[in-house]
Amino acid sequence: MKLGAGYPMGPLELADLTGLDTKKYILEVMMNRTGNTVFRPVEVIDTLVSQGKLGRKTGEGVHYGLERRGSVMASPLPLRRFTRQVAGHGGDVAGGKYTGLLQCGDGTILKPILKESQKREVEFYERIMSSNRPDLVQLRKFIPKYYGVRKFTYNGFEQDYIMLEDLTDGMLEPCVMDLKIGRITYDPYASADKIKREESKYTRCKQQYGFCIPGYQVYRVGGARDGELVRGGKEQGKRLYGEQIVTVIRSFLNASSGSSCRALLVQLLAALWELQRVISRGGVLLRSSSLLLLYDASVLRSCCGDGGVPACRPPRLVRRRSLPGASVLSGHVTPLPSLPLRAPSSPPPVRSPWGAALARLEGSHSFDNNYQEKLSRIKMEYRARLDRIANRGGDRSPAGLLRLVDFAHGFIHEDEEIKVDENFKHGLDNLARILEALLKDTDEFVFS
Ligand SMILES: Nc1ncnc2c1ncn2[C@@H]1O[C@H](COP(=O)(O)OP(=O)(O)OP(=O)(O)O)[C@@H](O)[C@H]1O
Ligand SMILES: O=P(O)(O)O[C@@H]1[C@@H](O)[C@H](OP(=O)(O)O)[C@@H](OP(=O)(O)O)[C@H](O)[C@H]1OP(=O)(O)O
Repeated sequence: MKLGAGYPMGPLELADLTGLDTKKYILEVMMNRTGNTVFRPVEVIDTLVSQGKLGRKTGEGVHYGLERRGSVMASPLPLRRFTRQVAGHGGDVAGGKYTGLLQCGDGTILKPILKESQKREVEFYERIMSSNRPDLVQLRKFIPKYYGVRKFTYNGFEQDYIMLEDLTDGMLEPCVMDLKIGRITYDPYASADKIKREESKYTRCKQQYGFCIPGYQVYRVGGARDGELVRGGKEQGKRLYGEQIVTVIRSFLNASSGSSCRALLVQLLAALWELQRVISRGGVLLRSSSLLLLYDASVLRSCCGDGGVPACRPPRLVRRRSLPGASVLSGHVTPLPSLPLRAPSSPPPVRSPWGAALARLEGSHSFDNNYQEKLSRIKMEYRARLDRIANRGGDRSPAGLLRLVDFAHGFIHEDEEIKVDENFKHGLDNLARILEALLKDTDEFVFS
């Protein structure tokens, strides 16, 4: 049996799959078959099932089980409620139907298609994933991998689901914040009633910041509550405004009683600046979409949680009297030559979160626009140099992730009518300002 012609990787003996990363391989097939034929991979999987190489059982909350590596699993994986969901539709409705996200156990999640507007969400994913348009290709980096629409039965209810990469996969203590971006959270086709409902919630917060926080969860790092899971839902989110928003973001970053982790902030900011740049090019209209901030508290703990010197901060600097002409930089490490104004052109020999972040920022005009003080760039470069000198690599730095989800009100402009989504951009700009201020708060650790 061969995979059909038209698969980009060419015909392949199914027996060959045994030596491959089957999850990746089969899901790539699914990706390549999205477009208008998202269900076609089922034929391939059906063949695997009939050969006994893959478990499949519909009607009992189970699905095709794909093993992470090696051979295809013979037993099905059970579907479960996705307990890491922090916002959005959820819970049981009359008759026991569950409306929240499900988790497959193979690194994917299922989002139920519950209402008409989600057909638009499917269209959005299909187009983003298949387009060659440069702006959409750029945007794709910020969107979970999409594996098509599939029918599953859970708790006796058959339902279409959008199958997506689980962004928390592999995280031991996933910290997730859902920020719904935009002052306006209804689309241009909304009814008067819908507009009224949307305008009546998160009102102050949306006016003040251009975003709101419908949900988050964080595992505490350090202190007496180390390891505790703290969650905030939409009822709390609807009451938040003003400084409370910054407080909640600080708390989410595990920075309530001190400074945030610099490496985590730099990673989140570098991604956010890039997203700002992508959105500033126009191309899409995103209403009521969410920006997810994610990181793993267990990794943060190994960086900042042991009570010692956090790995994201430099070794204690030896303070010397200021050098003539260098009054801004109050502390200096003796062996350092004068600092370059640009990031080094060759990649640093030692992996460093700072080096990586700076490399991504090369050529980013929004970096300068958003973080006016050139001094900050110098400080970051200085820190990157220290990372290399001290041989303190980025391996322990918490991998901050930033992704966009929820496109029930997402639109892709045709080439000729591209315009910037000011509503969305405004929310991103304000979030960037908050994170930049938190980053500045950590500067004292670099130059103390
Ligand atoms: N790909 C993903 N990986 C991990 N978690 C996700 C993913 N997509 C969504 N989530 C989780 O599910 C939540 C809700 O997602 P989403 O906004 O898509 O659902 P929704 O029901 O359409 O929301 P709303 O009620 O605001 O329309 C997010 O806040 C996040 O916690
Ligand atoms: O009712 P709708 O039109 O499906 O819109 C829902 C909305 O009801 C829900 O509000 P609520 O549960 O807080 O009252 C929104 O949740 P948020 O609290 O996160 O704003 C949903 O986002 C709305 O869905 P949609 O984004 O598709 O309009």
